Amino acid sequence: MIPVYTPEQFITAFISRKTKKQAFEDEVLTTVKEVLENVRNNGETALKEYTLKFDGGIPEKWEVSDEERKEAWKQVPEELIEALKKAADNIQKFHSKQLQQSRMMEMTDDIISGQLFRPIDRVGVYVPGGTAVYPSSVLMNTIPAVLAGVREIVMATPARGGGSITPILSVAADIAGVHKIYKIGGSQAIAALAYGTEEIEPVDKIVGPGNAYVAAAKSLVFGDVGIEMIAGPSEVAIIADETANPKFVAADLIAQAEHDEKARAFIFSTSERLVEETLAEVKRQCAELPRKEIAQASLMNEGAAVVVRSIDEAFQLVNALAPEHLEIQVENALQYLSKVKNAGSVFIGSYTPEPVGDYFAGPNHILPTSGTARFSSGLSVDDFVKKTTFVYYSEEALRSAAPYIEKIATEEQLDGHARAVKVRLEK
Ligand SMILES: NC(=O)c1ccc[n+]([C@@H]2O[C@H](COP(=O)([O-])OP(=O)(O)OC[C@H]3O[C@@H](n4cnc5c(N)ncnc54)[C@H](O)[C@@H]3O)[C@@H](O)[C@H]2O)c1
Ligand SMILES: N[C@H](CO)Cc1c[nH]c[nH+]1
Ligand SMILES: [Zn+2]
Repeated sequence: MIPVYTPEQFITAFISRKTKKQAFEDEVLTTVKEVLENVRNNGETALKEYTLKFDGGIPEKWEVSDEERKEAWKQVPEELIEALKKAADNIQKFHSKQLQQSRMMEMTDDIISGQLFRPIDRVGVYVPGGTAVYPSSVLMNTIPAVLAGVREIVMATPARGGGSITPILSVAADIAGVHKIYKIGGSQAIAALAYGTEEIEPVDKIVGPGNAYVAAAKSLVFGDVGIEMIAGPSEVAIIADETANPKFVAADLIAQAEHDEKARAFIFSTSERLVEETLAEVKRQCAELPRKEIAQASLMNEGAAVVVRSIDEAFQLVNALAPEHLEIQVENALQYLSKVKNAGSVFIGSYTPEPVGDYFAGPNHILPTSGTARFSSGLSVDDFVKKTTFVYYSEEALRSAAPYIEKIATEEQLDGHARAVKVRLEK
């Protein structure tokens, strides 16, 4: 069910830049532009109009009350709460190592320079509330922001028919440290977060995945607020040799494919036998899956199996592809880490399936997709921090720098720049 490609065919179909970037559909862009403009100009009135239209009801209050947040805990099984707390702990530990202190770059009697690290003041976390309800994404989006020291973290998620939000999302928000939760969804939520309404204060940055309306809205508000990225469909590339277990490889391809029909799962192997056995396993394992239609469609239309001539060739293809997730299931897998140039996150060896990272190990699961790992990274504490440089020069330091500054300023025909130096040194 997964189509087999030669390396050359794979390059043409999946790596060539000409076949790549997906644009938003016209219908989505038209709706989202209207929503953004209307909410920006008319605040609450427009937010209510779209919430009624797209989510089937307006909540009494946008903000989830303390009582509702308390009540949600009673509706979630204890073992699930325990699992989320354990995962949160690991995510917290991993991300706490990413924290950086403000620092001096140079410090003499005459010159001081350095960098200040300051948290973003207010962050909005969008959490999908439609088909995919992922408490793990609440943890992944929020914990780095809390660690960075963001003063206020607000979460937006739709409440169907104006009722309650999904209880597990509220519990995950409490565990992660979300300050306020709003019952709003879709592009109207992104508009309210970016521009504010009479009741909702605007944020400085919006993070979190969502459907096409949410993604289009994030891309359009970028510039007025920050965003972390526009996530495309989830993807995994697996490099496997003849020592890999076809059952494990098949299970990992399926784990990715079940996300949605556009998810992409690829295997690159030096062993034709392994590819054949993996494909047979995929068929068998898919049949047992509740989301088999989604997984089958994804594997058939977006998946690929490639027999490569060497592990080196597999890495060349993968580095050109720059996948969101890379699994290395070869003998002595750890030794191959040095060959990775472009990938969002790497899973090493046969006992590290990608869901270990989705849920538990500690690294973030909000990762660059669609080849963007060539130039960007997964969500981290850095996404919630601004770096401000600073410089101090004494009169002596300015005197010795003046000839150089004046030379460059004159070349740029910016005499005012040169004068700002000169005027201080005239006696
Ligand atoms: N990468 C990740 O980590 C990750 C995690 C979770 C979810 N996701 C992705 O997020 C997406 C979730 O989508 P979803 O739809 O379930 O939830 P969502 O919350 O993103 O979108 C639902 C909202 O979209 C709006 N909407 C729906 N139809 C509309 C229309 N015709 N016009 C205008 N607005 C409309 C509604 O307001 C609704 O509340 C999926 O694509 C999923 O794969 C990704
Ligand atoms: N694999 C997804 C994108 O990295 C994240 C996720 C959430 N839940 C399960 N998986
Ligand atoms: Zn996943």
